Amino acid sequence: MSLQVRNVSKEFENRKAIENISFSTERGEIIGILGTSGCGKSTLLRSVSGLDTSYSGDVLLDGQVCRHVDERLGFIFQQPRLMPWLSVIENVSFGLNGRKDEKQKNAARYLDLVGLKGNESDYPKQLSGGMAQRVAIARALVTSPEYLLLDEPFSALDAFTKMKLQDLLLEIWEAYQTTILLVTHDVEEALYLCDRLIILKGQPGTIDEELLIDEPRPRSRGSAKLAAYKEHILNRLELTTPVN
Ligand SMILES: Nc1ncnc2c1ncn2[C@@H]1O[C@H](COP(=O)(O)OP(=O)(O)OP(=O)(O)O)[C@@H](O)[C@H]1O
Repeated sequence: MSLQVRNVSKEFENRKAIENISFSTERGEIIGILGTSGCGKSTLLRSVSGLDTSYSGDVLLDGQVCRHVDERLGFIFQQPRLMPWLSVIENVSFGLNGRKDEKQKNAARYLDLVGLKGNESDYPKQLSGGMAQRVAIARALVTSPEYLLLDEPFSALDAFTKMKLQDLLLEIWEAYQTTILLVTHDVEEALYLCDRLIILKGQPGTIDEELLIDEPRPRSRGSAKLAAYKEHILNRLELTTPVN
């Protein structure tokens, strides 16, 4: 699915949060929205996703203006947002239609994919943060979305879990050729995962640069080329220490 964002601006109580944002994404790409805190990354993602419709400008999906939450989109947020009264498998199958046994079979397939086979009947309170986020990933994938929108999906996790789930995301992307739009403030994460970065800056946030990450996959986290990109981005954002 292709996505086009045309001159999107949004204000809260007469204060602009983002201004004149335009970019497009092609099918199968992983695009990162990167920027420092408060530059409007989440605001932009909420507008693109249709979760928020009170913005000016247009969002087009496959060439059609879209101002609602399209069923071809899947979401993963910073917090897993699981329903505590439902088991893991019920959380994943919750939004599906059809017969219960078929829904559960489908959900079980995705739980297996994210490494949670055997945890189907657990409840959210029994899970670690990383496991809960895996459930959220399975829940996002179970509807076979063409386009995944991710808002800092790994930022609440420890470094090891984060790296494992980043690799899981790449495996999923390879297997399903899903298009992915990832909001992050983590420069290294953006460089490891994305084909292209939209760098936001300022308040209101505007696009400072679009950067193609010309590094073949599989990427090495310690590659000299990614380090050079990181240096460039930090200078661009006028930061000498990593963004946080
Ligand atoms: N519901 C709201 N009401 C009023 N102002 C808001 C609201 N949501 C966001 N803002 C403002 O819009 C601007 C952009 O916020 P946003 O959360 O999109 O930034 P962000 O880049 O995602 O930040 P972070 O990385 O810290 O999550 C900020 O100045 C913020 O205070």
